[in-house]
Amino acid sequence: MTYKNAVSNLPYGGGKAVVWEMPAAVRANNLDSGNQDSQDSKRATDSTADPKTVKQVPGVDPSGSKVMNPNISQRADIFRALGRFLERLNGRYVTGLDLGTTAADMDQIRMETTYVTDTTGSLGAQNDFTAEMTAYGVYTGIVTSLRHQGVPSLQGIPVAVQGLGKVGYALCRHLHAAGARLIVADVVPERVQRALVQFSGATPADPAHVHAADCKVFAPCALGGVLTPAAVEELRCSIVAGAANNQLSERELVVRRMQARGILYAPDYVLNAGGIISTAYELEGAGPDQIRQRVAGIADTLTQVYQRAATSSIPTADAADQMAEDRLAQP
Ligand SMILES: NC(=O)c1ccc[n+]([C@@H]2O[C@H](COP(=O)([O-])OP(=O)(O)OC[C@H]3O[C@@H](n4cnc5c(N)ncnc54)[C@H](O)[C@@H]3O)[C@@H](O)[C@H]2O)c1
Repeated sequence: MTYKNAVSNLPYGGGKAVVWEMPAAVRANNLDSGNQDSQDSKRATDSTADPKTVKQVPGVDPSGSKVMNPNISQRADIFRALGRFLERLNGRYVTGLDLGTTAADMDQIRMETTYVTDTTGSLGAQNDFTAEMTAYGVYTGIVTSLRHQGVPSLQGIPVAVQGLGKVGYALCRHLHAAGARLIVADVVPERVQRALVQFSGATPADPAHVHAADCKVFAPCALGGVLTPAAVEELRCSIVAGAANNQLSERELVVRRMQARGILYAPDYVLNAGGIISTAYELEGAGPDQIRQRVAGIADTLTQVYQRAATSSIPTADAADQMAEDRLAQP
């Protein structure tokens, strides 16, 4: 996050919040000790809060009183404890929606602190706006990368998209509208089916081998770590540009091998910064149009990365790191 914010010229450092939940027995014991602070910090050091077992907060019924899920108080407690912790940081850290969380969870945090985004009603929580901005940034980066290789348009260009979740699906919409020929893969068959129906001419691929599809652009939009040394040998694309965080499994080996094979790598944190750019500008009171304009600036950042890589004969991943580090070194 630090490098992503720095390279995107955002006035923030970086961080992620991770929530642990203590086992019930330890929790009961701890509650007996009385002190709220010690309960919260103990909560933060024991066990895990697995989003699959600590159920999503479904909200309350319209009367505002009846809890609809027996786990609601447990989950609400966890996010309120996180809110109390953030309040103690006094604005040094602002949290927001991420993997495994919902706007309802952010609402619980908001009951304890103002240092939270993506609460119900905010721009970031509406219609997957943040993910939409991430997808738009990735799309802009794919266009920039193609131009860098002398390809002026997406018309008829085969693009393989791995992962058809919030970002991957929205990316497909942009690519399809621009005339790209989509190759789509997801571990959830219904998501593939929906894409095949929605995007004429799209073809399905095996999610385990989509990186090896015969395409111009491979867009990883599922999990991190997909670019392993073995996977890089199987790539048939000339551009890797996707939304997934931390795509490189073994950074040095993988970036050098891609460079040697003439594959242009759009560094993940440059390309997928649309979400954080959107959040940062929403915090400053910007509206959707202004935010979209800012996200479009990813094209310029990526162009600078490619120029620097070419001038210094270094991998694009190194060029991006250097740009971020230059920015971090500024007062
Ligand atoms: N949402 C954002 O704004 C945002 C911002 C920056 C980065 N990212 C990154 O982009 C990626 C996608 O985010 P998202 O919000 O769309 O998540 P998501 O959970 O909505 O979608 C992920 C999709 O990937 C699929 N998937 C999982 N494993 C797969 C596999 N092995 N092969 C193919 N498909 C697989 C899932 O079934 C799901 O459809 C993640 O790596 C995330 O960290 C997201």
